[in-house]
Amino acid sequence: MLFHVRMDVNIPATLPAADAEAVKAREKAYSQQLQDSGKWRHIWRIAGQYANVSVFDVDSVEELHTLLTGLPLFPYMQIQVTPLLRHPSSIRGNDQ
Ligand SMILES: O=C(O)C[C@H]1C=CC(=O)O1
Repeated sequence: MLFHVRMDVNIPATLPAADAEAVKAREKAYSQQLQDSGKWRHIWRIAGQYANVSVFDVDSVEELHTLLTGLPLFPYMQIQVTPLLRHPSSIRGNDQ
């Protein structure tokens, strides 16, 4: 199951810089591990914003929920999820 996920990050200015750097480092490692596994298929920075658009490939909505709520930056994010399915006009065989 494919999901388009938009993540907007807002780390409060009151969080000490060292703590912010530590949570970002944990986030990067978590994200790269999920990308390696194939669960986090794409990630793109939205130009000019501390936000990304991503595509997740998971077995269930429950799995997506578990992965997203496990993000180290989850407490500082707004997340929008959109389910995706193959477009009937797509010429790409691997769009599923
Ligand atoms: O930078 C972001 O967009 C937030 C988050 C998502 C992956 C990651 O490493 O950080």
